[in-house]
Amino acid sequence: MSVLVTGGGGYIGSHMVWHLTDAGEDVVVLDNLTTGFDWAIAPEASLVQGDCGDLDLLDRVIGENGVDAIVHFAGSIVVPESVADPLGYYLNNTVKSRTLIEAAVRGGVGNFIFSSTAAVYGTPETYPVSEDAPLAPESPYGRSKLMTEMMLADASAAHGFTYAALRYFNVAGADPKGRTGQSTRGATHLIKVACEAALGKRDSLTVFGTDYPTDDGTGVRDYIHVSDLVAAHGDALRYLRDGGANLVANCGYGHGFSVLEVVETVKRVSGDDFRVDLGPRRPGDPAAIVASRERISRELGWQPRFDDLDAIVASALKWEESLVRRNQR
Ligand SMILES: NC(=O)c1ccc[n+]([C@@H]2O[C@H](COP(=O)([O-])OP(=O)(O)OC[C@H]3O[C@@H](n4cnc5c(N)ncnc54)[C@H](O)[C@@H]3O)[C@@H](O)[C@H]2O)c1
Ligand SMILES: O=c1ccn([C@@H]2O[C@H](COP(=O)(O)OP(=O)(O)O[C@H]3O[C@H](CO)[C@@H](O)[C@H](O)[C@H]3O)[C@@H](O)[C@H]2O)c(=O)[nH]1
Repeated sequence: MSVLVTGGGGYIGSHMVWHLTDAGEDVVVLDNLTTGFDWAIAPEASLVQGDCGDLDLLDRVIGENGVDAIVHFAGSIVVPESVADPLGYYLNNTVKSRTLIEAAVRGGVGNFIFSSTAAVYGTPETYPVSEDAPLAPESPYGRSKLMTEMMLADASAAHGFTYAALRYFNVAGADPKGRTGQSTRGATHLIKVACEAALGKRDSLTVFGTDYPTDDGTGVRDYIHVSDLVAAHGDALRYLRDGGANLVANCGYGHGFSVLEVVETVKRVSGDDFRVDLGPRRPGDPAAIVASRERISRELGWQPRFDDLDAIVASALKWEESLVRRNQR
């Protein structure tokens, strides 16, 4: 019995691989290393460098490793990039997920966990947003993920495997033991960008939009620590293996922070007063989105351990410092 983690060399996937190997699971990673890194993968896991769209490779990896569960992180993740390159996003996120689902069905893999996103809701009408809210993605990225959720529902009904589609809100922070973190080159995520600015890796940070209908006019997001997120996947894996029914669940804390609040926190925790420019809105960005976590707590018994923006930022900064040292070597 082993777990196939696609995208296990990436930011969230590398934390998941550590979480699984810490729990004594056999893990095989499939990653094409476009944005991920082989060095980020826990040494106990094995890496197959390849693409999720390669059905022959998937058949082989699933067969040879006795895979009973797939955790599917591989994909393209930048909302504005998806607006500029929608077909690239539909290919990497939707078409290749279809191939992976086909391989799972052919290989008799019974359990499937999928990285979905809060972006499937667009700008919700109510806060916090529950899983039953209208699905109205505002970007090709969000639509590419929603289509995969739909394929999973249809394929599960036809072929009998079970799945959990976990809709992540904004993932941030790093492994508290310092073993991995967000290493993405040219990252666009707010907390990562702010940490890079605080450490002098960037000259400044630009706030994208100051005229949103929020308290201070900047975008509001629900930032979840990556360790709590991967723990939710561990809970979901146990739940599916124990015979739980298909589950679609939000992964967030249930409260949000504005861009300016995040910037202030990074400045305070780092002690660096980096330059901040005010700019126009970024294409595809909703104004505010905050999770209801009622369902995931009820169904999986999920209990967050790092629900604290200062702690998230501190761990992200610590990882960023280790990247600076790594690049200096
Ligand atoms: N970071 C967030 O805030 C966030 C929020 C919601 C959902 N997600 C989802 O979580 C997942 C992981 O995101 P991340 O932040 O770790 O991104 P990431 O870019 O660090 O990781 C993605 C990994 O997938 C690999 N990959 C990409 N396309 C592939 C392909 N076709 N075949 C094989 N490997 C491939 C990359 O090399 C990388 O290692 C994504 O599916 C993303 O949509 C992320
Ligand atoms: O330099 C920056 C970067 C971001 N922002 C703002 O900060 C907020 C958060 O942006 P970002 O960190 O880029 O995340 P999102 O665009 O919200 O998207 C993330 O969170 C989604 C779930 O909510 C995931 O699906 C996506 O994969 C992931 O990139 C938004 O209001 C942005 O406009 C800035 O103002 N300046």
